[in-house]
This record gives sequence, C-alpha cells and structure tokens, in this order.
Amino acid sequence: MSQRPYIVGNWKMNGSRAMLSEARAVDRAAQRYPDVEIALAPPFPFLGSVREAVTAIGVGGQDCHTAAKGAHTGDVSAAMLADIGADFVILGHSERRRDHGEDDALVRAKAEAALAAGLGVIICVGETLEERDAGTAEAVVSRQIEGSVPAGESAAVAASRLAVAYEPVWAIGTGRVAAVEDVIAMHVAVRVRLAAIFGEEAEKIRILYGGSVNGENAASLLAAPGVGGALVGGASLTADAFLPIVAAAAQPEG
Ligand SMILES: O=C[C@H](O)COP(=O)(O)O
Repeated sequence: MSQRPYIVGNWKMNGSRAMLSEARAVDRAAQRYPDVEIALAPPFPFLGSVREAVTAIGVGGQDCHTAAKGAHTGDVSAAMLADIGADFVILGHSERRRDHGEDDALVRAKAEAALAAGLGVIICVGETLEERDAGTAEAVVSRQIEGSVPAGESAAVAASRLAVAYEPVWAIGTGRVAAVEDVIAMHVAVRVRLAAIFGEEAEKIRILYGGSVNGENAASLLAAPGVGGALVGGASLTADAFLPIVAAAAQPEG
C-alpha cells in the first residue's frame, strides 16, 4: 500500500474548550511526521474551534445525519460538517450502534450522504466478545461491510475517500488489545469483502485498527500487514499520549 498511515484521534464525548491546546500541540508536532496523515475528531461543539486552530492535521465529525437539512432536532448534517471545514466523518462506531441503535443500512445511508457532501468517511465495524468466542467474528464483520459500505459509489471515490476501521468491541476502552495475528486475519477478511464490492481499487482503501491502541502497542499493530493506521480513543485525549502513536506510525517495527 502506498498511502500514508492514517492516525485518527476520536475524542468521543470528552473534552472542553481547554483541549484546543492539545489539538494545537498535535498540529505543531505534525510537521515532524510528514509521512503520517493525522486527524482529530472532537465533539461537535468544539469542531469549528479545532478546525480554526490547526492547519497540518485533518478534522472530522463523529456522526452525521442522512439528510442535508431539515427538521431533525439535535442532528448535524454532512453538509454542515463540510461547511465548517471538516475533512471526514466517523460513521457506524460501535458506541453509536449500541447507544442509538444504528444498523448497517443507516450507516450506509449516512456514508452516502457524507460522500455526496465531499467528506471522507471512516466506517467502523467489529465483533462483540460473544461473537468472537462463538467463532463468528469474520462472518459478522463481513456482513457489516456488505451492509454498511456504500456499494453504489465508484471504486475511485471509495479508493480516495473511504476508510474502514476494524474495532473489536471487546477491545474498545478496555485495555485489552487484539492479538496481532487476529488483527491481520480480520483485516484480510475486511479487504476481501471490499474487493468483492470495489474490485482491485479496494487495495487503496485504508483499513485502520481500533481498540486500546497506545504508545506502547502501536508499533507492532501498525507494522502488521494490511493495517493502514489506527483509530484511537482514550490515548488521543492528550498530545502526550497521542504523539507516540503518530511516531510509531512514522517508523513501524520491522
Ligand atoms: O474510536 C476509537 C475506538 O473506539 C478505540 O477507543 P480506545 O482507544 O479508547 O479503546
């Protein structure tokens, strides 16, 4: 794969205006890592401020509505994200699937709206512990890919603006990181499904790993074949915790 590794910090529902200083610190450090694509996804209230505070890193939302505008109290459209200068949106995170009952069809509709608005899209997939223990992890993730990826998009659009984050639910925020060999196997499964949809252009779609990534484990995860980056939660909340992951992406273990 020729693309730069993609390291995305998802602040989830954390932070305050004070965290602008963390975003600025990441942005300042980004010039030391030209071979890494770095981005942050703050909560909506801080998105515009972070966008204005940084120049070298990407900024994205954590969700969007399927519609461009209208009577949808509390929601935010992809067009609004694009309007304030966001580069991408994270969709179908397991916390949204859990907290808001989002299913694959809804995630796909959101992805279509986001791509239509010109945004990049990171679609999250991943199995629960019960599904892994039952031996159905690959089947579950393959089904999520088939249901939530916008298959009607051209392969060229997918190759340039779509990423997939494989995040085993049991590894998110638990400190329990997936074994590298399991990460490799799951990324292969994701790639096979993407290739079935988009053909050989699917090789260019970055597949990120997410789930308790930190400065200690990042190098071995990011060096794994097929891993195109990381979607980082807890360790993205401070520049001190996040930047070692960026550094690991710049020089993954051989
Ligand atoms: O979006 C990020 C992932 O859910 C991973 O979160 P975590 O790094 O806190 O485990």
